[in-house]
Amino acid sequence: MAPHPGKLKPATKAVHVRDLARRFATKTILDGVDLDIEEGEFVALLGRSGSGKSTFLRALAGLDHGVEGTGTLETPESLSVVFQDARLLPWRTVIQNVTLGLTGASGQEAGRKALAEVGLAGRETAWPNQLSGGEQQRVALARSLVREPALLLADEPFGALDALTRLKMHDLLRELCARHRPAVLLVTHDVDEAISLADRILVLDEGRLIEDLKIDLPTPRDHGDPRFAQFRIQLLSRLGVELPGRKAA
Ligand SMILES: Nc1ncnc2c1ncn2[C@@H]1O[C@H](COP(=O)(O)OP(=O)(O)OP(=O)(O)O)[C@@H](O)[C@H]1O
Repeated sequence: MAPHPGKLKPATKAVHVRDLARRFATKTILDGVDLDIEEGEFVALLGRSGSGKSTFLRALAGLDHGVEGTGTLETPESLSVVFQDARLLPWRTVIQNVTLGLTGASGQEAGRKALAEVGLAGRETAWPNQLSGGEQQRVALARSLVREPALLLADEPFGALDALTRLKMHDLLRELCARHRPAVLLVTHDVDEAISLADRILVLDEGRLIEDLKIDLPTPRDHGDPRFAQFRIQLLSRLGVELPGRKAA
């Protein structure tokens, strides 16, 4: 395969991907992926371990230089990435982490506002190691959104958090996205998390998209709604999970 173009072009849609392929050595990880994400659309990406989710996200983020691949990939210039670990700079305060690269009083003000939005007003001068894991992830979200990205890429952002903190973070992410309206690609293992948050859910299997499901449920989502349960069954089946009394697709 020829090396893929490293430069990302501005896009009219938030994401425009055609026939994307990625290989590590002789192994094909992504194989003919086509995807469009509209501005402001919240898309979740599910898939079994090793199916290529993080490889896809890194390709969208432009973080896979040197990896062999082909295809068309267009994203906006303004994109932010959130990982499972908050990746804060330990020798910078919370506000410095959020405003890194922003200048002047307006940058400071935007940073303070973003911290207030994630519920961390008053913690500006704390050091990252003085925060809990959930609080650190809030800082990471504030750092991402203070730049008002057109596209937010999130790779298992709540994967290291306990169940209750995770649910609180879902509420927070939903609120923040409703306010800032970035397009979102959320990589997750958690089917319920995907159904709770996304407008649309994709399933990746051995580097190919095998499901593209619209989630037409009112927000916030009622986990007791029979349609929620129906989406869960459909997605688990696509993930190859055998449910009692049902055969996997
Ligand atoms: N830098 C690399 N060099 C070689 N192989 C890699 C590299 N990065 C990923 N892989 C392989 O590519 C495949 C897909 O990895 P990827 O991390 O994209 O999967 P994933 O769906 O995100 O998995 P998980 O849910 O476990 O995080 C795996 O088989 C992995 O071992």
